[in-house]
Amino acid sequence: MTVDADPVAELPDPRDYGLAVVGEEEIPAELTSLVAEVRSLVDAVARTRAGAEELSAARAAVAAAAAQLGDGPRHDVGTMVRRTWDDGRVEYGTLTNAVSGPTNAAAPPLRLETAPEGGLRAQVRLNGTYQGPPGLVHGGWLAALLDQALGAAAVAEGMPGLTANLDVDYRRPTPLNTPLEITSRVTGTERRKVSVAAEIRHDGEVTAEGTAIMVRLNLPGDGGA
Ligand SMILES: CCCCC/C=C\C/C=C\C/C=C\C/C=C/CCCC(=O)SCCNC(=O)CCNC(=O)[C@H](O)C(C)(C)COP(=O)(O)OP(=O)(O)OC[C@H]1O[C@@H](n2cnc3c(N)ncnc32)[C@H](O)[C@@H]1OP(=O)(O)O
Repeated sequence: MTVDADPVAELPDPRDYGLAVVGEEEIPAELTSLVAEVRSLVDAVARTRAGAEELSAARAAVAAAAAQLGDGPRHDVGTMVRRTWDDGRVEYGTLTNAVSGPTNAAAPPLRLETAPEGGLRAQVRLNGTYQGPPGLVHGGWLAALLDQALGAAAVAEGMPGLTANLDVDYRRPTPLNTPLEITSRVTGTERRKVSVAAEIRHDGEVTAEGTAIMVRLNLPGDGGA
């Protein structure tokens, strides 16, 4: 179904709407490795069997690190990160996005790329901090990963919007600590509604799939109304 398709040629610049923007390339390598270290720390804390002395020492070390950054300069909450694809297209997402924010250690290490067959693709490995049933990924996180991939597929086609409706089917248990493939694409548009579909696969088999209706942002002058 494609009615009134007209994707916007270029995404709106968030700065025109009062939001700060940082380029992905401006994120210091030291911050990227700090984020990776904090992710490992969260997993280690979640499963540690260390004794009281080691735990107290670790707490003090973490408190010292928090104090080091605590009073320093911070980006505003709504800050967006700009990514420029190889073909010159520009994309924006929130810097601390809960599912794929590049500086958010609470987010899985998800980086969606354009797929040769169209749409987006990513590979991600989820550690024990994303656990639901024993050894398996929590269904809420699977829904969040699908939602992000679905929203990003619409953004990649120049149609940023909000999720109005999300349907998820869990087909097979999704294991932790193993590569998962996520794919997503736009399947149709109708006025401001963008239909999108996404899958999560393990070993080539679909374990979860989702469809959504993203309603395009109704921004003055972007043709989205
Ligand atoms: C600020 C400028 C920034 C520019 C930045 C540039 C690019 C990047 C920007 C953003 C990035 C975006 C996404 C990135 C990826 C993220 C993935 C995560 C996504 C989320 O985490 S997002 C959070 C959760 N999400 C919400 O927080 C939405 C809350 N909600 C609402 O804000 C409203 O509810 C809204 C806006 C959805 C609609 O409201 P509205 O007033 O604008 O529009 P309206 O009601 O007229 O609906 C228009 C047409 O959608 C149909 N429709 C509406 N609702 C429907 C439903 N539930 N099911 C089926 N169809 C539905 C109607 O039936 C009508 O259809 P029709 O054309 O056929 O009449």
